[in-house]
Amino acid sequence: MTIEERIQHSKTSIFKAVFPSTTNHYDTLFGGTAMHLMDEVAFICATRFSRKMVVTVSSDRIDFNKPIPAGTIVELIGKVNHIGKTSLKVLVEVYTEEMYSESRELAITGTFTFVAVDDQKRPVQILID
Ligand SMILES: CCCCCCCCCCCCCCCC(=O)SCCNC(=O)CCNC(=O)[C@H](O)C(C)(C)COP(=O)(O)OP(=O)(O)OC[C@H]1O[C@@H](n2cnc3c(N)ncnc32)[C@H](O)[C@@H]1OP(=O)(O)O
Repeated sequence: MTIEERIQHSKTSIFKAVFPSTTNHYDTLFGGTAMHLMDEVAFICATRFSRKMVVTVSSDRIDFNKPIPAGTIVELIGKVNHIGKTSLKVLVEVYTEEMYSESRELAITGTFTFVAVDDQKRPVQILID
């Protein structure tokens, strides 16, 4: 498989319904919950790309551009956008969708960096030469 094919193949999507248990006092998705879900989809994407143990080493700036109201659906999409020697970056986009219309918009973006590690938790190469 080429690298581009691996990137496409490992693109990962998760849908969630935004129920009251995940919202704040503004009745919108709690930012910490969004970050948790973003780390999770990014982790799954990085694992599916590398098929190695990976740990989160960093998250770049996260932009909360639109509030995500209770009673909507969110889709989180993770896609590898940079491959280093032992690390890779995953761009995560979070879309909010109304349940009873086709309305959909990009609400949050962020990038997460993962490092592939061995059993001793030492960095190892993402791709074998
Ligand atoms: C409510 C219900 C709850 C249910 C519950 C469910 C939970 C569902 C959540 C799922 C979510 C899953 C997410 C799992 C993932 C973790 O949670 S992992 C836990 C958090 N992360 C950690 O503990 C990692 C701790 N850090 C480390 O162990 C070490 O820093 C590492 C990662 C092994 C790296 O070691 P190091 O000595 O820094 O390595 P070094 O050789 O210097 O650098 C290695 C590479 O990392 C890069 N790097 C190092 N530092 C940085 C940095 N700060 N920024 C960017 N790149 C860096 C280097 O540039 C290098 O890249 P390459 O040039 O090789 O590509």
